[in-house]
Amino acid sequence: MIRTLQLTKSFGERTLWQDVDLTVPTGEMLALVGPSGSGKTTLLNCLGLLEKPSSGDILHDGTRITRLGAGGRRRFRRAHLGYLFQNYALMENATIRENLDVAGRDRKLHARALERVGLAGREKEKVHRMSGGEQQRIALARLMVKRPSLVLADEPTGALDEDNGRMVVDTLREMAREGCAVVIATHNDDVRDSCDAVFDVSTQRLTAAV
Ligand SMILES: Nc1ncnc2c1ncn2[C@@H]1O[C@H](COP(=O)(O)OP(=O)(O)OP(=O)(O)O)[C@@H](O)[C@H]1O
Repeated sequence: MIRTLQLTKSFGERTLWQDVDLTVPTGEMLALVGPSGSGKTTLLNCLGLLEKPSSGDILHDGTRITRLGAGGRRRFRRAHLGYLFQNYALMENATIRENLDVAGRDRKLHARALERVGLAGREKEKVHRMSGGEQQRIALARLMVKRPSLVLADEPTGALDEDNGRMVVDTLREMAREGCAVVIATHNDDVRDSCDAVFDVSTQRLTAAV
């Protein structure tokens, strides 16, 4: 479970969001919506301890992770965090298998994850030869291999067609069910409607999904 307490982020004079209180229990998915530039990615980055909030706290399973030092933050990210970035953050000159090895070396888990994302049996292929959508699916497979307790996804269906977009959302739902909290920044209405709750970062309204 991830929880924010009175979380605020400003850049100079400009406050993106203020005193945000959010709770995402294990097993649930929260969508972050709002116009471009409203601060969705910044909120994800704060939850992932990649950026410091201006004030407030973040609790992960009861631990106040905003108070951690640099080493503690690194350990938290390594042990608990799964990040699905817009740019995939893959090692492009390495094979799919080498990319999955970063998250864990269980070959059965590799096979299961690749099967789930429609890339079964392609472990030995180099990442740079693959299309944008395929690379996004490798990033998803790597996330499944890591089994994080918190997943932060930034426009995870951006480069994908409708079927693959659906597959990403279904996989994130499965991961939530298996024991993680999922937060997704998105402009996509289908992705938003697949979540349990929706937080609009510009109005700071939290609603249950339709
Ligand atoms: N380090 C920084 N210094 C100053 N301003 C920043 C910094 N990082 C982000 N911003 C600004 O904060 C605002 C929010 O950016 P963010 O990327 O969080 O928005 P977003 O809602 O994710 O947008 P999009 O939907 O386009 O991805 C933007 O106006 C951006 O320029």
